[in-house]
Amino acid sequence: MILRADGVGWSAGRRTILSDVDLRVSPGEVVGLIGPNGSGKSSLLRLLAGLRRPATGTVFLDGTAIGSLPRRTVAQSVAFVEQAATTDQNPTVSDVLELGRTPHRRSWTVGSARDRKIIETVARETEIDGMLDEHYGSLSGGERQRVQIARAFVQEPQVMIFDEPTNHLDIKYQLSLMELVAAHVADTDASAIIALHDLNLATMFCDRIVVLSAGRVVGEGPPSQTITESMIGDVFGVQARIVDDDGVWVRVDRDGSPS
Ligand SMILES: Nc1ncnc2c1ncn2[C@@H]1O[C@H](COP(=O)(O)OP(=O)(O)OP(=O)(O)O)[C@@H](O)[C@H]1O
Repeated sequence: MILRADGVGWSAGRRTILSDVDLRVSPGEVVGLIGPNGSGKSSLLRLLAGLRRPATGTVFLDGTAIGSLPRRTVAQSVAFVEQAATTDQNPTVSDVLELGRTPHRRSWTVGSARDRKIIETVARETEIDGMLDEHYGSLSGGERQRVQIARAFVQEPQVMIFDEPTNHLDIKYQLSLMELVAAHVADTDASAIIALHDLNLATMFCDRIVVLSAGRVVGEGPPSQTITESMIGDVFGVQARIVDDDGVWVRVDRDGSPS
């Protein structure tokens, strides 16, 4: 399934937040969305998930305008993990995963044997099978993020949208979470678009990078061609060094900021 934004713009009141954004995510791709705080990453992801309608342009799912599709149809194909998902209830981990199956169920049915099998398989894949009976509210931030990723996998989406999934996680959790997503994309031929602040993680795990600055796409391509010293200077206002050590690695010296 191809997710495509075509000339997408969005405003909050009189303020333009996104302008003329073109973007395409194809099966088997991990696309990193990078840009400074306030550049419009979360706003764009919400438009891509069909949660908001763009003021201009259109978001397409395999050529059909996402706004013309029933919410349930979109949810059968697109999973969205927002920043720090919270809940007023105190569900168990198992309950959270069950929610991932909702778009595939008729409203009056309970979980089928197939639903349970998918949940078991994903719980093993994401190594949360030991915490299924625990309450979500009692988990650490890293564990919760892992459960949210698992909930997205359980949805069996063709497109996964993640908004800064590695925020507040220690380096080991960050790496294992990105590895999980990359492996899932490789195994299922789904695609993922992920807003990330860590340029090294983006370089390591993304096939393609889209750079957003003040609501516009200002760069797009493979990490080695987009995450450059000049882009980091122009877009983030930081003087960084790219140390090419078996791939690309971004290093920012303490006296390197601002450029
Ligand atoms: N519903 C809204 N009403 C008014 N302004 C909004 C709304 N949603 C977003 N904005 C504004 O749009 C701008 C872009 O916000 P957005 O959260 O999309 O950026 P971001 O790149 O995800 O930022 P961060 O990296 O800090 O999460 C911000 O200035 C924000 O205040």
